[in-house]
Amino acid sequence: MAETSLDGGDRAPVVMGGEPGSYARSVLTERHPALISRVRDAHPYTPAQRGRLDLLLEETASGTVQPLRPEAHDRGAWAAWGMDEHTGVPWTGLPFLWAESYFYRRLLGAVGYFAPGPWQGVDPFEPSKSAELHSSDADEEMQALDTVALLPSEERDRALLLSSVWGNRADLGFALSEREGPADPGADGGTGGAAGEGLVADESGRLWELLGDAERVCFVADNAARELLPDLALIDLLLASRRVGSVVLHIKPHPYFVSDATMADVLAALRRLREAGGEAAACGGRLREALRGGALTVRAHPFSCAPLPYSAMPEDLEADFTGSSLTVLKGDLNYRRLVGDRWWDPATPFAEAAGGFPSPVAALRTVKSDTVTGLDPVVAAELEAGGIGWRTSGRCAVVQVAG
Ligand SMILES: O=P(O)(O)OC[C@H]1O[C@](O)(CO)[C@@H](O)[C@@H]1O
Repeated sequence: MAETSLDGGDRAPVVMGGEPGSYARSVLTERHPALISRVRDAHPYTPAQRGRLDLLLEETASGTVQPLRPEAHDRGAWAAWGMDEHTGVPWTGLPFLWAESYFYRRLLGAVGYFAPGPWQGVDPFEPSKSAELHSSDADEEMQALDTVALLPSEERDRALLLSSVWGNRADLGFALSEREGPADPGADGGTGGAAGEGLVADESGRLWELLGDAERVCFVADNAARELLPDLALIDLLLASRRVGSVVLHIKPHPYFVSDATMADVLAALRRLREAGGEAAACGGRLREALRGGALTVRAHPFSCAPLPYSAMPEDLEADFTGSSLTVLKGDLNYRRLVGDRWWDPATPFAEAAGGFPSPVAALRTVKSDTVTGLDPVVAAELEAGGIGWRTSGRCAVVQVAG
């Protein structure tokens, strides 16, 4: 394993993109080309757009990293995030987190997402997000809210928490992988199950304690559609039960990692909830009112799409988290950015790895990459005994809290 450091720490080696046989390498060399082909067909792109996608395919397959064009609106930001030092390096020679993140920036550039003109702001991933949002699975999940609403409050709270956690399996980039897809968490909501699956760290007791009387919670969303629906249901629970005074929902300023939620996705999910009838519609209505009244605000900070760990966040974002009683980070990528995308010993205490985050922080994540911390040493040893596939199967999940 090559060792470089993004955040200056030397506690565990950074996950690099090129290690032969690694998950990271398969993402860069198999998933990204598959994604470019999928995007090529997503919209009736012009020959010029398709040509740029072909060039990107060539560059990622056999070329070296090219810089953004001089006129790119975010060239300065990317220069500050390491673009110049990574230019000219083969894609597989970079830290995995950086390479993945830059790939999505370049993909958007290729389809003209940022350039003035008719394609500006057209999400290349919208067709797949929309299909998922309008799937029968999404219908069933929204109908299930009717049953959940009738449960005793403790059971209801746990059901909504777990559905937000396992909602993180609904990741369209992950679905492109040739590796085994995520498991059905099953009737127990994924709290148990065979070795190598289920909730492998559960600090939800501490999470509910912190949420007991929270003035303000930052909720850093991950994917749209089937992940965002249960996330919104959980946020609604926190606000409607008056456990939490206000929620700041952090989303992405532009499409990212295939299915990450943007403002358009939040609005689409709210519409979907409100049109679903029953408890889902009630939830959608309450959230709409919370947005209108200010109890729920949305923030799309540029650093949410940065290729760096949260330890490098700018002051204004840090101030936002600092003022909150708790920050909830959803998903795999946020987890990697929280603890640093490193080959941690999975028994490293979560609070140690996440140390320095400006507020108490909770991670709700299904495990889809090699970065893992905070497991009981016995659980970690059992999982590792079966090889490292459990880290990327999406069959394990964690609820971890620091602070
Ligand atoms: O949507 P999530 O949970 O952040 O997952 C994104 C993850 O998908 C991957 O691209 C592949 O699993 C990871 O590299 C990344 O952490």
